[in-house]
Amino acid sequence: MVYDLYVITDEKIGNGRSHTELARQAVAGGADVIQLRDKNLSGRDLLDTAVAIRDITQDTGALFIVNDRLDVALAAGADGVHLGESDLPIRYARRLAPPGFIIGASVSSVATAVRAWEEGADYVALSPTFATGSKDDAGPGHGLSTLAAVRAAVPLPLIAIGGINAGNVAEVIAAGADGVAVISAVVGEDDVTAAARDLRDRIATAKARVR
Ligand SMILES: Cc1ncc(COP(=O)(O)OP(=O)(O)O)c(N)n1
Ligand SMILES: Cc1nc(C(=O)O)sc1CCOP(=O)(O)O
Ligand SMILES: [Mg+2]
Repeated sequence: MVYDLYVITDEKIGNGRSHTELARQAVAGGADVIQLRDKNLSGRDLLDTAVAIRDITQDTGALFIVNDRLDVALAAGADGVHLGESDLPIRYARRLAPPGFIIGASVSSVATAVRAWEEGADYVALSPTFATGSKDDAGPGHGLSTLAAVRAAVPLPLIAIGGINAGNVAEVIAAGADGVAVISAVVGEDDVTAAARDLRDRIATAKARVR
C-alpha cells in the first residue's frame, strides 16, 4: 500500500467545499489516500458521503479510509477505517473486518505504537507530530525525535499527522515517515489539486534523497 500523501477531508477547513468535491480535487492532484472525517453528520449522511467518495477513489486507485466508524466503512465498501486511542480497540475491529481490510491507528509514543502493531494495526500515525489548529484536542506535537523512535521500533507504515506542510514535509520524511496525513495544507488551500500535487512532489523528492 502507498500512503505517501494522505488527505483528510474537512468541510469547515475546506471553505464550503463538500467532502466529495475535496476528495475529487485531492485525488486529481495525486493523493494516495483519502480519509472521510466528519464528527457532525448523521450515520446515514456519513454513509451516503462515504459511498460517493468510494466511487471517486475506485476510479483512481486511491485508498479510501473512514475515520472512527467501522460500521460506515464496511457498509460503504471502504478500504479501511482509522481508529484513535479512544475509538473501538483495534483487536475488536479486527474481529469484524474482512481479510485485507485496513485498520489504521493513532499513536502517541513508542509504547502505544508497539501496542497497536501487536493488536493488528496496518499502519500507525504519530498524532500529532507537530502542533495543529485543525483538531481541538490534539495536544502538543511529539516532534521528529519521537517520529524517528517509532520508526525504529515498529515495522509498519508510519504516517506523520499534525501541522505538516510544504515547508516541513521533507524533514518529516527524512525522520522516517512513510507518508504524511494533512488537512489544512491541502484542503485549506484555494487550489486543492495544485496543493496536493506540490506536496506529493516534495514527498517523492525527499524520499529519493533519503532512501
Ligand atoms: C491518519 C490519522 N491519524 C490520526 C487521526 C486522529 O484520530 P483520533 O485520535 O481518533 O482523532 P479524530 O480524528 O477521530 O478526532 C486521524 N483521524 N487520522
Ligand atoms: C485529524 C487530526 N488528527 C490529529 C492527531 O494528532 O490525532 S491532527 C489532525 C488534523 C491535522 O490537520 P493539519 O494537517 O491541518 O494539521
Ligand atoms: Mg477517532
